[in-house]
Amino acid sequence: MTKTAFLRPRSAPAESMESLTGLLREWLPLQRWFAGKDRPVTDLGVLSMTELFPGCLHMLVHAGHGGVPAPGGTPPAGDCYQLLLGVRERPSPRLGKALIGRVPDGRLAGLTVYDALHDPRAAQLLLERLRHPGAAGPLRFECDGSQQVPAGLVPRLMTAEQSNSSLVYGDEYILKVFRRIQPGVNPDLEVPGALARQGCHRVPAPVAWLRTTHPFNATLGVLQPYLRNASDGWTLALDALAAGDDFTAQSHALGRATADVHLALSTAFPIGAPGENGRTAAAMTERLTAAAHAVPVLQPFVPGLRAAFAALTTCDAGPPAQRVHGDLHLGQVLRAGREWFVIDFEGEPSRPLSERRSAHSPVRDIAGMLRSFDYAARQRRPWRPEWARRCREAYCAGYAARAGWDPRKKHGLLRAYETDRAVYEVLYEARHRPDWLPVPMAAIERLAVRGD
Ligand SMILES: Nc1ncnc2c1ncn2[C@@H]1O[C@H](COP(=O)(O)OP(=O)(O)O)[C@@H](O)[C@H]1O
Ligand SMILES: O=P(O)(O)O[C@H]1O[C@H](CO)[C@@H](O[C@H]2O[C@H](CO)[C@@H](O)[C@H](O)[C@H]2O)[C@H](O)[C@H]1O
Repeated sequence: MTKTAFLRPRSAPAESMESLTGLLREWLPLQRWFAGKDRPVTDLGVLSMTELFPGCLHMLVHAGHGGVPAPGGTPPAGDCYQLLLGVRERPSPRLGKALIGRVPDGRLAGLTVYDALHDPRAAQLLLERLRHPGAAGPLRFECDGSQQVPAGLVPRLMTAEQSNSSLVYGDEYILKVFRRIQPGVNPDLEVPGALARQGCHRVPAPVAWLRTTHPFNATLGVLQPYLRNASDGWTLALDALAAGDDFTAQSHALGRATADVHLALSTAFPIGAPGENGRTAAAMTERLTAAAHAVPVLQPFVPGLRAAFAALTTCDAGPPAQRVHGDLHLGQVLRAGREWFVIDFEGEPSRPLSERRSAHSPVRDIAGMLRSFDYAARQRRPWRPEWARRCREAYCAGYAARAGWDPRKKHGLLRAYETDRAVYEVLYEARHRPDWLPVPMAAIERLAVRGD
């Protein structure tokens, strides 16, 4: 692909897009889900543009952070984002906070563009498209056919701080619109679909989805049943802390639920490869080096943290590698009735899709959840390390009761995976929520110095 082909949508002349891309270049970095906040957007190219319905454009844009496309069309450093843009002469004042700006010239001159996911009419039309499988340009609307989604469900955009954007329809379905798009099947479609086929009841199954065939094959959104009256684990844990309540029964049940999901994953995606601690240690060390470069406060702790990874090479291999959740924390589990459900199988958003879809030790998810108890316990002063310790114990005991092996007996593995996770969290917080940086940094200090 040539440079111009890469930067230009199929149907619009490049010059007519310049004023629109100028607006988007300002707007994108202000969005919670924008991943490149630590680097300026040097260029913004339109990869595809499809009129979804009158007044609503579907776009994939490339936000570049310097550099030029390599020969053969490899995009310059940057990311691809999915946008749904409303285009109107005078948008309703209720769309105020969704406004992106008025296009000064070019093909859309004088029109105002806004984030169409905030527009109930656009959200309704989007669901209509998903209800009727078909195509629009490179976009494909597909469904699993097992249930008929009713017409006319009232949409609302979720306001939670998210890596993506989600629309809830009539408290019956939730549509997750992925924002940062990478080539390939998104595990948040692939995994829940495969688990549903295994009869695993812990994960809401995809009902319909949106994908694209241009400029590459990728998943763009997934519709699944909405668990009404559910509370996420993070909210429940903070409520328990605030009330001075114990959270061990819930943590135990959560450990069992995690093991259920791991068992179903190992059946749905048979891999059973032995753990390769040497390669894992090398990958963790590489990530640490990159993170310490990006977030210099990590640097004094690098030797201690490297030791945690080096120790992996002398540990027993641990449980076989398998598909895992990849970003398991208290915000990814929902309690509805007396059951825990697990959502958001995308993995850590900043990692390449190929890595997120490959096999890992299940200890990685366990470590993610253990880190989350620590995060929760640090939300209140004084810090409640005992509360977190009891949750850890209960969670591991619950896991062991179902999985048949006890994470607490894999001390070296657990320490390495917790360290790797804390390093990821430092990077995540530095990029997205600098005020939260002390939370993973406290763990870094502990893991680098004491190793427990
Ligand atoms: N099936 C569901 N039922 C009820 N609420 C859900 C469901 N899926 C997601 N949510 C809610 O939406 C929030 C964001 O979902 P998530 O998949 O974690 O998105 P993101 O990857 O953008 O963070 C969750 O924290 C949860 O509150
Ligand atoms: O957006 P996602 O849910 O996919 O995950 C990302 O954001 C999470 C924060 O919203 C982040 O989780 C970290 O903060 C949580 C508290 O807000 C805590 O429970 C987690 O343990 C901690 O990792 C997650 O790392 C990130 O991938």
